[in-house]
Amino acid sequence: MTEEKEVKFYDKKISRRQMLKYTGAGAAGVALGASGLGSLMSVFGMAMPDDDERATNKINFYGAHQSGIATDVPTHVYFASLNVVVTSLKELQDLFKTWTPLTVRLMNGEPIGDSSTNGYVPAKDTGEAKGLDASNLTITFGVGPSLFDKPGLGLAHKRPKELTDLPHFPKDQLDPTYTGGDICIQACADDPQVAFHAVRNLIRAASGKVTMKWSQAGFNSYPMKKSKKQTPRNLFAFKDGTVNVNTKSKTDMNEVVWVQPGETASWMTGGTYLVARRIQMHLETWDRTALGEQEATFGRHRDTGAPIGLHQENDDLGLERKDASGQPTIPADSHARLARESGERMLRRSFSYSSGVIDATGTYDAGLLFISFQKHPKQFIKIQNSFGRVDKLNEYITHRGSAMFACFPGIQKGSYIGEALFKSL
Ligand SMILES: C=CC1=C(C)c2cc3[nH]c(cc4nc(cc5[nH]c(cc1n2)c(C)c5CCC(=O)O)C(CCC(=O)O)=C4C)c(C)c3C=C
Ligand SMILES: [Fe+2]
Repeated sequence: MTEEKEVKFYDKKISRRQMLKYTGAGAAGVALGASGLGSLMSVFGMAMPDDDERATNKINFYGAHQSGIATDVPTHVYFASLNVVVTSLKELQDLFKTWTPLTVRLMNGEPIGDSSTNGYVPAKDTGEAKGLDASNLTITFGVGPSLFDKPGLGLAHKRPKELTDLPHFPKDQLDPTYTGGDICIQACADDPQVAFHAVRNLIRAASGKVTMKWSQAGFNSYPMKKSKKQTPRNLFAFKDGTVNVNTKSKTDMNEVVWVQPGETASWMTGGTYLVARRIQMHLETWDRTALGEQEATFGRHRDTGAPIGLHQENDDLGLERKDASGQPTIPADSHARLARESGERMLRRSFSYSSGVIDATGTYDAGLLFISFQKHPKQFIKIQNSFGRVDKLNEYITHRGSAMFACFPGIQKGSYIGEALFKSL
């Protein structure tokens, strides 16, 4: 980096020369290079940590896209939907600025602040992740349609027109307790305590600026074969996630998930839309259902995950196949068939949940925290409409919660979460 080059620290542009003057780092400071910027930045009163390449089981925060979307799915999620109580745009912007360095530290597997031994004040970090590593923690931020209508923020004209509440779908029985929200934080990790700790500390740092609307913890288990993670099974015991977008394929991701320049509001370029549905799965009914019926429900075999009549999980569905009586081998009302016939694609990244008992019925409150990413909400809407009242799976599930969030593009060093939105104002 030359002395003339400017570095950006949030909104302020500070020349390298100016910075060295402030820090008195002189020649020693030059040797720090870009990766030493974080420690230099801290002299302005705000710690600006960098991704720590030495941390174990660590996923980087900085990049073209937010983590927790294309990154491998770990075993746990803690998903929180928040409402903001800020009354000015500046306060909202400051909230995301505050969250940025904290998120970097959490993803490095560090506490959010230096540990204090002062017995007279609460510790900076709540402490329950002490001794645990980064656990592949990812933290994804999104904003809901309701944020743009908050009085005093002046954001209404920045809401992308497709960022609206989802339409009512047949069979929806949404509970407002699990619906909507101004901001979401999706924390995924291979340790449930690390995921929970991340959200807890971010919310704590936003005290007086946000309230919790709803949250949901979730899990996935991955059988291993020849040291390779296999498709996890959902609580109906079927392999779930067989046909999905290839997150390693740039072409696939650009086609299905990442908003491309000019496709919608400019601040969403490189971002994506997150749909969350809290779907109760009626385990008691399912467990009384014959295996053949269960397989007909999905159009796949339970054991192998292969399409009905075939043997390998990754065999093509073969929708044209007919049985001996001329009926489609993959039933017309099966879930996989209806999804495929919609002609739409999405990145599914769901987790099972189990949250005690539903009082009124004495049944499990368990199911799927369905999460999908798509460049336009119409992708979800089209697939869900294809299920409509026809999907055989409807007999066994009830959609109880719903939310949609616009997830910001990735964050570059020197920038902050959501900067693209605030810069566009
Ligand atoms: C609107 C999108 C979807 C919702 C909601 C949804 C709910 C849901 N799905 C399962 C279990 C399975 N889904 C499977 C396939 C599948 N599901 C969707 C979309 C939604 N699912 C798509 C796009 C697909 C892929 C279809 C294809 O092109 O082949 C499968 C089969 C295995 C697989 O491919 O993953 C299962 C099993 C549950 C239990 C559920 C709600 C609780
Ligand atoms: Fe599905």
